[in-house]
Amino acid sequence: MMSEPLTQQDIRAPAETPAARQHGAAPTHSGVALPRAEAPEALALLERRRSLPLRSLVEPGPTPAELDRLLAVAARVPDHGRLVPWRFIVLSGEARAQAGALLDALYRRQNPDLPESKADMWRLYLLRAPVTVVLVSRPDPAAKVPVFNQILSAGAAGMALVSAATALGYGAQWLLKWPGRDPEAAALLGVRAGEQVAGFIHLGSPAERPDDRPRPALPDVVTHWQPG
Ligand SMILES: Cc1cc2nc3c(=O)[nH]c(=O)nc-3n(C[C@H](O)[C@H](O)[C@H](O)COP(=O)(O)O)c2cc1C
Repeated sequence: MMSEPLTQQDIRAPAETPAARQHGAAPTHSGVALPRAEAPEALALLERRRSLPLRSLVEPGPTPAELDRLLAVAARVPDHGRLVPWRFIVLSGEARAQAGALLDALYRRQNPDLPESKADMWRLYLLRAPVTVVLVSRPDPAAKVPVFNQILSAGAAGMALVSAATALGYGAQWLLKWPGRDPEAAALLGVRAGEQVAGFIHLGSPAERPDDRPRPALPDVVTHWQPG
């Protein structure tokens, strides 16, 4: 695949800010770094963040005001072309059981031999966490920005939401099960044609603090490029 040719803007002097480059304006700074604005607590939070199993998410969940704050953080992610290629559907309160009942009915239609013990599986699934955010990817295939970039932006929104929830002291678990993968089920949740569920982000208060899981060793995932 051919890469896109660099433009004059791409190769302008590095001292120019991205904003200045975008608008073709002169740099607005001296080229000297400002004092570093460190946030050690934020870094420590990211260093210890981990998902909580859905079974460990209990009441209370984020309040409506807190949820707005979390979603505002999720909506601040890098977004090539400012296309906003994602959106959020919130499932909370009574709506969880109502949505779950619709999913159960569809699941039973799709699986006529379903044992009775699984008849209300999806209702119970949605009732586990106090709040669930359905992260919807909605790339615009007609846009100049590659669809891949747009899908990655949705992933970034999910991670920002998970991190922000952790910073507020809530637990989060990002899952993508049948209701997100099945287009008919997703449609019941309000997902439209051309959209795809990127995940269910379940939010609640942690009822336990599970041990961390092994993380990749940096040398396994990091290389520093050198000329061949
Ligand atoms: C898009 C996406 C979908 C996921 N779906 C599932 C899932 O269906 N089931 C599951 O056990 N984990 C799933 N995970 C993984 C969990 O969210 C999480 O990464 C895992 O529990 C490890 O937790 P950690 O955040 O502490 O690494 C998914 C992750 C992503 C990014």
